[in-house]
Amino acid sequence: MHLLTPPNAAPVVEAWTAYRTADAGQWNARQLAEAKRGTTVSVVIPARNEQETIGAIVATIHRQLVTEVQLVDEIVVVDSRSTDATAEVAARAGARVVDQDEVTSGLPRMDGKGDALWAGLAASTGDVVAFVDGDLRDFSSTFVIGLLGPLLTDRSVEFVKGFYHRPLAGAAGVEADGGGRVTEISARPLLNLFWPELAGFVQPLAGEYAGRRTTLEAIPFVSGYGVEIAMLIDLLDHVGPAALAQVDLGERHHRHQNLAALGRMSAQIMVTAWSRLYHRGLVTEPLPPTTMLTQFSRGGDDQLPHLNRQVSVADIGVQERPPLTTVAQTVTAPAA
Ligand SMILES: O=c1ccn([C@@H]2O[C@H](COP(=O)(O)OP(=O)(O)O)[C@@H](O)[C@H]2O)c(=O)[nH]1
Ligand SMILES: O=C(O)[C@@H](COP(=O)(O)O)O[C@H]1O[C@H](CO)[C@@H](O)[C@H](O)[C@H]1O
Repeated sequence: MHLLTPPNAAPVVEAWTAYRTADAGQWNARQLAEAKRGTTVSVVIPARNEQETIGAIVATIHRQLVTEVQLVDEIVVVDSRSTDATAEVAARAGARVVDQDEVTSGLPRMDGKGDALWAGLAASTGDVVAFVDGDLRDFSSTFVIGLLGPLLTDRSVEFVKGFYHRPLAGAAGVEADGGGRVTEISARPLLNLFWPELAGFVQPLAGEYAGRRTTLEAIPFVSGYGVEIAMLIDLLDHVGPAALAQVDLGERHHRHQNLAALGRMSAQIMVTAWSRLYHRGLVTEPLPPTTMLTQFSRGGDDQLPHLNRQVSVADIGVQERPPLTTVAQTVTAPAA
């Protein structure tokens, strides 16, 4: 009988999950401030039009982890072509704000979250870098403490991914575990099928994670929303599963995009997965037949006959920034 799943996949994943899963409550800020012993820490927040939430996130980290306890050395907010007051609100709350396109000036222009994160890594200075999304509601500094715990207490850990329960707040109320839609419908199946060593990650697309700079600067950053799935796959190849860890951060509330937007996000994640399958020699072409995604929505004027729907076509192709170690000398990291 042809085995669909290698016999040893589950036990390996089970062992990794048991060995490299922790809970944020295992550490507190003062304990980690002691443990860091000269290791510097940056928090990098990618933010595109997050004026409603960025202030509380930055102020909480600044008050509790910069002023009250000296655990975090800098908070860098990457203004990702915002058209609202994100930059002003973030600066007023205590962040150093850098402009995504200023940091990458002189390099090919790229788009999306992955490019903002790469710019944030380039513009920050910490030995350890924690990434936090800028659209979080009810933010707690436990998110940062939990991500830093393994990195500041165990030299064998190179990268930590957060995980949490993800309620989905919508017009009909709150669905306790309805969030993480692209994770459950696209990313998790893709990783289980093609990278079963990563099947133990509870939230592979979580926007909260941290790593050692030397490791983060050694991998490429895929632009757009391909950045998280590519990072896990590339780190698996670069440092191996034993150097990867995950921490339970409790529950996460954030702004939810609509299904059409998540369809485009999912397509970017699939194109990114395809590129990593090509790296492994499992597909013969670096790109799928097309990166154009056609979607349909209710209404619209210029409809095709009998369609009674609006047609939209988006290019869901992604690019990637090379490892910072290969370009660091040309990146303009704005003065602090
Ligand atoms: O081009 C972009 C897209 C997103 N983001 C930020 O990346 C984080 C996660 O993005 P988003 O909320 O769109 O993703 P979701 O959480 O809905 O999957 C947020 O802080 C966004 O402001 C960004 O800096 N630049
Ligand atoms: O996990 C997911 O399915 C998506 C969408 O989450 P929701 O269905 O809006 O809770 O959110 C994540 O995916 C993005 C792509 O990797 C990350 O950039 C986001 O930080 C993360 O929230």
